[in-house]
Amino acid sequence: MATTMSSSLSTAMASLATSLRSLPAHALVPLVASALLFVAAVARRVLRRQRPVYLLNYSCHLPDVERKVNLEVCEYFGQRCRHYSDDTADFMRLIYRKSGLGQETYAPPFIFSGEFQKTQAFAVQEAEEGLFSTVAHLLAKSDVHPRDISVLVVACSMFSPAPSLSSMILGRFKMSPDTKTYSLAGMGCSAGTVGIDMAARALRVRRRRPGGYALVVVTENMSLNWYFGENKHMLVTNCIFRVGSAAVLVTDVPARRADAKYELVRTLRTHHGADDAAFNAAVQMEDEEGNVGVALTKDLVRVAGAGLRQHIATLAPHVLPVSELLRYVWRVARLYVAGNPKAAAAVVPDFQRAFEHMCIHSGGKAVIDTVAKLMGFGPHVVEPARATLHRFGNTSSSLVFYELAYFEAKRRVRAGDRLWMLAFGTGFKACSNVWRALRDAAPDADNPWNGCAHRYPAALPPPSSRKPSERAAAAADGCAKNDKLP
Ligand SMILES: CC(C)(COP(=O)(O)OP(=O)(O)OC[C@H]1O[C@@H](n2cnc3c(N)ncnc32)[C@H](O)[C@@H]1OP(=O)(O)O)[C@@H](O)C(=O)NCCC(=O)NCCSC(=O)CC(=O)O
Repeated sequence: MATTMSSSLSTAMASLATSLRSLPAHALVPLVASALLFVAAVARRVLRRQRPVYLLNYSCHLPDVERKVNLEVCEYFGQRCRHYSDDTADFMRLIYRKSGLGQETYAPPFIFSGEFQKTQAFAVQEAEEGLFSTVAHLLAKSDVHPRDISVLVVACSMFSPAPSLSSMILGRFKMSPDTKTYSLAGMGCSAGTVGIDMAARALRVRRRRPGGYALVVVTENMSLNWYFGENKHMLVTNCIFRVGSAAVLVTDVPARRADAKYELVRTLRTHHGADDAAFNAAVQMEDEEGNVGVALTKDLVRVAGAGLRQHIATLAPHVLPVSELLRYVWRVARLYVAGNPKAAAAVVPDFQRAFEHMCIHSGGKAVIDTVAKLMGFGPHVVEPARATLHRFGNTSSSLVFYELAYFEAKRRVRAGDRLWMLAFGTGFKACSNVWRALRDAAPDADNPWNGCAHRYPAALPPPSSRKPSERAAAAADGCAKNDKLP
C-alpha cells in the first residue's frame, strides 16, 4: 500500500516538474511569487502567534445581607442626613424608580453607619470588604498560592489611596516580593476589561520565564464620592452606583488549560477622548458649593453609542465570519446604490453571528437600551445586562463578571462557545475581551447568583409602552402617593 502511494506521489511530482519546465518563463514569475507569498503568510502567522492565556477562574463579591438597600433605606438615609431639599429628594426618588435597579442592591458601609459623613476610614473599609473577600475566595477555589502570583492588577476608578490598593492586597495575602503590581485609577467602568488586557500582555512579555499567574481585581468605591449637593448630574450617580467587586485569575501555564474555564481570544481597546463631548461625558468635579461627586451628563448615552460604532468597526473584521462581512457589505452597497447613504451608515453587522454570549456593560438602563438599539439585539441578548443592573446596580468595572456569572448560573455556557465582554469607561473608552469557553460551565459555590438566578428574567420590570410624557406624569404621581416615609 505504502509502496503504491509513494510511487504515485513521485509520478505526480515528476509530471508537475515536466509541466512547470514546459511553461514559458513569464508565466512562472506569478506562480513563484504566489508560492513565496503563501509561505511568508504562513510563517508570519506562526511567528506572531501569541502564547495562549486562560481565565482559570473568577469570583464576584456578594456583600453581607445587612448591606442591602432598597428605596426605603435610601429615603431614610436621605431624610436623616439633612443634606437634601424636598425637590432633590423627589428627583433622586424619580431616578431610582426609573433606573432599572431592584430592591436588593448593596450600599457602602458608611450609608449604614449613622454618621452621614464621607471619611477615608469608610472608604478603606469599603475597599477591604470587597477586595479581600473576592481574592480569598478565588485563590482558595483555584488552587493557587498567593506567592505564585507574578502580576497583580487592581482597578478602582474613584479611590486611589497610598499605599495603593494593589499594595493592600499584596500585604494582606503575603505575596512574593517579585510580584509586579499595578493600580489603575480614574479608568471608569472599563477598567476590568482593560485590566484583563494588561494582565495578558504582562504575562506574554515574560519571555524568559513563561508560565505565570496574573490576578486582576476590580472594584469601585463610593464612600468619598457620595454626593451631598443639588446638582442633578451628580445625583444620578448616587442613584445608580452600588457596591460590587470581582477577582479574576488569568494564566499562561499550559498545564492549567485543563482546569481553565475560558481562553482569551482577543482584546480591543479604543479611546474616544480626543472628542471634547466624549471626554466630558462623565467627570469627577466639585459643584458651586464645593461638594465633590461624579457628574453624568445626559450626553453620555449618545457618546457611548458613537464610541461603540467606532469600536465595532475595528472589532468586526477580526471576529465576524466572512459570510456576515459579505452580507454587511452587500446591504450597505445596496442602500448606497438606492441613494440612501444615511440608512447605509446606520447598518451594523450581526454580532450574534460571532458570539453565543454577550456581557454588555450595564452602566444604566439607557446605556443598555442604546447598545441594544444600535446593535439590533433582542431582549434575550441583553437579559444578563438588565438582570445584573437590577440585582446588583452599576458596580462599575466588575459588572461584566457578574454577567458572566449569570450565564454560568443559568448553565448557558457550552464548551466552544464564544463570549464577548464589552465595557465603557470614563475618558471615553470602550474595551472588548473576547473569550472561548473551554468547558461547559456550571455555577461555582460562590456564584453571586446562587439563590436568586431562578427569579430572572421574570423579576425584571416590564418595558413601558407608554409615551415618555405619560410615563413622567405617572412616575411623579406614583412617587407622591406611595414613596413618602410615614
Ligand atoms: C437616569 C435614567 C435612569 C433616567 O431614566 P429615563 O431616561 O427613563 O427617565 P427620563 O428621561 O424621564 O428622566 C427623568 C429625569 O431625569 C433627568 N435626567 C436623566 N438623566 C440625567 C442626567 N444624566 N443628568 C441630569 N438629569 C438627568 C431627566 O431630565 C428627567 O428630569 P425632568 O423630569 O426634570 O425632566 C436613564 O436616563 C439612564 O439610565 N441614564 C444613563 C445613566 C448613565 O449615565 N450611566 C452610565 C454611568 S457611567 C459608566 O457606567 C461608565 C463609567 O463610569 O466609567
